[in-house]
Amino acid sequence: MVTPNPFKTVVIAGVGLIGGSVALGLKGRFLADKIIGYDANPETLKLALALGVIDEGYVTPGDWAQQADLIILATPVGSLARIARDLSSHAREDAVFTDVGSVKGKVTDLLSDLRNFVPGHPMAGSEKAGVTAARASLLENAIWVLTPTANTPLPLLNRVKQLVTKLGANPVVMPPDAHDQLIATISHLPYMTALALTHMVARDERLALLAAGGFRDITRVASGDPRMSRDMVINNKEALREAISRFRKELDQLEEQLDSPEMLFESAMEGKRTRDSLPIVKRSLIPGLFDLVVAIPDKPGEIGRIANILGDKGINIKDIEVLAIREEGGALRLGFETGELLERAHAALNAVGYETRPRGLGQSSL
Ligand SMILES: NC(=O)C1=CN([C@@H]2O[C@H](COP(=O)(O)OP(=O)(O)OC[C@H]3O[C@@H](n4cnc5c(N)ncnc54)[C@H](O)[C@@H]3O)[C@@H](O)[C@H]2O)C=CC1
Ligand SMILES: O=C(O)C(=O)Cc1ccc(O)cc1
Repeated sequence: MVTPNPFKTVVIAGVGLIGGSVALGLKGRFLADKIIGYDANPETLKLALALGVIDEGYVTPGDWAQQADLIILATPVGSLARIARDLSSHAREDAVFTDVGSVKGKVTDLLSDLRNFVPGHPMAGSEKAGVTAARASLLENAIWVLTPTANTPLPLLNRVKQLVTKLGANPVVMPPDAHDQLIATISHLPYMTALALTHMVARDERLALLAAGGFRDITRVASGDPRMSRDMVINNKEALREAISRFRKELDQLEEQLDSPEMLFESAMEGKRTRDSLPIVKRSLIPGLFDLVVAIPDKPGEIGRIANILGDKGINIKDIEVLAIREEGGALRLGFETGELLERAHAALNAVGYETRPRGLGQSSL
């Protein structure tokens, strides 16, 4: 079934890693007609414009926000509520707000009276920061938690859910406090553990010399932006303290098991079973850095026609994916092995009237 574009003009407040990735996802899948960036840093906006992540950029709130059908708040956790207020005083009554903050209780409480607010948190990210690290594929197949409150209108929750699905992610709905408790264990505690381990290394330089893959794997998140990470954990203090206390008990138990090889073996088996069964998040099918998204009319034979046009020019398609369907048709993602093939495909399809966009503007789709 063909479903309409959920929102036409989207404002991204905070055009960094996550805001930029959402913007690229919206553009790449033709899910918005216009993306406006709002960011305190003018250099970021310049970069985002140059990279084609946004179509317009502003450093201060203003009447430009009247255009917004959807406002996605993607600044550090501590500033989300204030920015929502600043923008809502300029936005239309019917503008929908959502956010991507890593902690949900506080922002949900602070904005309990904000009309049309659907709080959210994509469970995808990296230790990198800033718009230059943004990529649409970051969100693909990621869990995207939505934490509505009693004040969130159900039809709006459904619209945001639909958008999340069209971005290639999987919406999961839960109450804000349940989110914060779970996130304390699965995200904030690992961050604190990574800090503790790296501090131990900092205190003895011989340890850094010996640090191998395992240490790097388990401490990767310590490389995240310190301010962003600090904000994330201090805004979830209560749940995090509780998770740290359960973690201490687990460590104490493991310490005791050092004298009980059988029990420690059982613990090791349980650890392996759990780790091996964690779901793997699949991103783009190939590490093809050279993706082209093509808008296609919803008519039989279109995919074949495109394949023939490229085939006639000797351009090999390495990967093909049907992306979200929009009102007047759909979109195809084509993967090519080289940038030169991508350029040729782009020219060949444009020449016969197809609207095409290199995805991520030449950036890696992985
Ligand atoms: N980094 C990650 O892996 C994940 C982060 N998040 C959440 O996403 C949000 C953004 O994080 P990132 O994209 O990683 O950060 P980032 O540092 O890459 O981007 C943040 C952007 O917000 C702008 N900004 C900061 N303060 C501002 C203000 N007062 N007014 C306007 N613009 C402002 C910055 O200039 C920057 O461009 C945070 O709330 C974070 O908790 C959610 C999921 C994963
Ligand atoms: O780097 C990773 O793998 C992460 O897990 C990053 C991350 C950081 C903050 C979030 O709220 C969600 C994910």
